[in-house]
Amino acid sequence: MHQDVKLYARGITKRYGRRTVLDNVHLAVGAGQIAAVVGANGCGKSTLLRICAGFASPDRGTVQIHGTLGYCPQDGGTVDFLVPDEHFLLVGAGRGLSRGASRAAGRAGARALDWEPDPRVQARRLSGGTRQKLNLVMAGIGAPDVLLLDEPYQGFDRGTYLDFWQQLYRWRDEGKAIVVVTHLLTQLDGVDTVLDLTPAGVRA
Ligand SMILES: Nc1ncnc2c1ncn2[C@@H]1O[C@H](COP(=O)(O)OP(=O)(O)OP(=O)(O)O)[C@@H](O)[C@H]1O
Repeated sequence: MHQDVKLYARGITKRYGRRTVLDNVHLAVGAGQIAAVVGANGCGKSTLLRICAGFASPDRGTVQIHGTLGYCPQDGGTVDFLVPDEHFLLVGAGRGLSRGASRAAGRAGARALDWEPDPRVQARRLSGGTRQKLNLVMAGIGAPDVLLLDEPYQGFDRGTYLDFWQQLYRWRDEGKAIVVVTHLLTQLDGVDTVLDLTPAGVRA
């Protein structure tokens, strides 16, 4: 793997029962690049990200990650009875950060999305969009080299959605390799690679 390629997924094939969801998929993302994964509902976008993140195994193919990894799932990911700072501390501890550094990283990430977390409010009391902000902030704690973002903007209002793309461009400028699942094709001009997983027979 070339040093600058941070994520290299090669020949990924995944079947559920008799259904082939991913058929020999390749994706290489270098430092300072954004790859968008697009395609119809159910074509395997989340499955590919879960395989890249190590949460699911491919039937065939390999994934190489060069560096550390941050993952923002499509849903879930937060803990109902913990407040935002406690989420930051948990993720930061996993990355070897001190409590202070974890909290500071989380709060800075929240500010980038124009969000001032109320320190007393547990995740279960947050709105869906705010929980997704929390997920996204957690993915970025500890400055991972590779970011896998599975439709992280669901529930974001327009301002936050724009902040989200600005955050992506900042991460790209810092040299991170980013994979973002998206249905919103208007943003595709701003990305470096587009991987369309829609099966060939289904494409218009
Ligand atoms: N654990 C599983 N067991 C069986 N089938 C699964 C499993 N996970 C996903 N699938 C199926 O695999 C297919 C791809 O699912 P996936 O969630 O990856 O699609 P997606 O492209 O992310 O969809 P969406 O755009 O709706 O988020 C779907 O038909 C789904 O039902």
